[in-house]
Amino acid sequence: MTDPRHILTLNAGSSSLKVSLWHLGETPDALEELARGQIEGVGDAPHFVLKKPDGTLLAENSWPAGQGPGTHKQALDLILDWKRDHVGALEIAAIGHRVVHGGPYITEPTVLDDEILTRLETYVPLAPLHQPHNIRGIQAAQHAFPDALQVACFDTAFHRRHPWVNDTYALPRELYREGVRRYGFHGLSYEYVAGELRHLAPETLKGRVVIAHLGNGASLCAMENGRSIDCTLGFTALDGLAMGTRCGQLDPGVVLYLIEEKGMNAKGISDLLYKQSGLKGLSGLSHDMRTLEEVGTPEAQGAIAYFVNRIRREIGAMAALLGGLDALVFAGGIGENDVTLRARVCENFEWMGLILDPLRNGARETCVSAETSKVGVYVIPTNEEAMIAAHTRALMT
Ligand SMILES: Nc1ncnc2c1ncn2[C@@H]1O[C@H](COP(=O)(O)OP(=O)(O)O)[C@@H](O)[C@H]1O
Ligand SMILES: CC(=O)OP(=O)(O)O
Ligand SMILES: [Mg+2]
Repeated sequence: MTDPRHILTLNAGSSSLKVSLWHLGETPDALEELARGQIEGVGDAPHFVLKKPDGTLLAENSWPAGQGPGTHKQALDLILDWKRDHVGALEIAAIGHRVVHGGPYITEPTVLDDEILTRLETYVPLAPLHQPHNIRGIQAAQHAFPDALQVACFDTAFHRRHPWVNDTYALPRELYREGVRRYGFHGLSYEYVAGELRHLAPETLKGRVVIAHLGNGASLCAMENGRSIDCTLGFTALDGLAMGTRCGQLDPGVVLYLIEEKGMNAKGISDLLYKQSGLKGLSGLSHDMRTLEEVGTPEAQGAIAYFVNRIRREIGAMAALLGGLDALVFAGGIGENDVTLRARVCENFEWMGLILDPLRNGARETCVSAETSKVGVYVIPTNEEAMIAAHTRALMT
């Protein structure tokens, strides 16, 4: 007899809610994905899509600006209404949540209770674009499923064993003790991709690997023997690479200038650095890589050039930290799909033994490095949802 229980995963972003539904099989690692989807534009002009794993469309709906689900709770209700009307009652035994910030001490997925939730609230200022929405998603799920196990899976957890030199800033030690540290993010994505690389090239994963998670948020992770030792994102998800709307690495003197000379306050600076910068700020047009590539204006080209340049620079820095490089892996919406961008990132790295095969790259193969390349270059689609479901399942038993 099959187990009737299911796991729901939620990944609540600033204006989106991503969900996936999994069926629990008989063995502990048997998880079958039934559907995944998202509502984008929550509170603006929402768009809802739900698909089967094979891509078959299950549901789609769009609303004009100001209509449709206006909050994460309404977005979850809408998905649950769809499920009730089309699938009937399913027992949801557990809900796994992506939570971006777990602070200094949480190193593993954790069953949520009031105390943990209160602690997660204190990290809101460290991840203003994500944490409030993650918490709202948890509250909506607790309301909808009061009897289900609620599990938080953290973006920071995978990075929590960084050596101290990669975990600190050169600030007075009290600040480190208070929690001003280089946390790193996208940990669920890195954990998933590392697991896939273990299947593809087990020996390589034991070596020196850089994974590039290039989506709306973007970062690099340096891994040694399967463990993260550094990440370009730091105390908040602003550091490192330029992102869709986030600035990436910035001289803190710029912030002082904005305060002292431009009279900006914290809210204005937060809005500037989180929402008006990155690809959007540099192009003056869009945060979306596809749009920038399509329009090709000098500003759009400049934004892409900055994005590429920063990735290359950080790959060099991470290779130096690792003492060389055995593999570079691309993941995320841009990393997985953008053939040209991958080629630009890999240009002129022959000195490091990294040579891309343009045909393999264009054909979207999993291994895209040349036969002669000493560094393996891979494209591995990430799957944060699968990681959340697996962690949630593990905590159920
Ligand atoms: N075919 C493509 N070519 C270039 N960029 C793409 C392509 N498909 C998606 N992207 C880009 O991927 C980014 C979104 O990545 P994704 O990982 O889905 O982000 P997130 O999960 O952080 O919302 C957008 O900038 C989008 O333009
Ligand atoms: C932490 C982070 O940047 O996440 P995302 O890429 O989902 O915005
Ligand atoms: Mg993402």
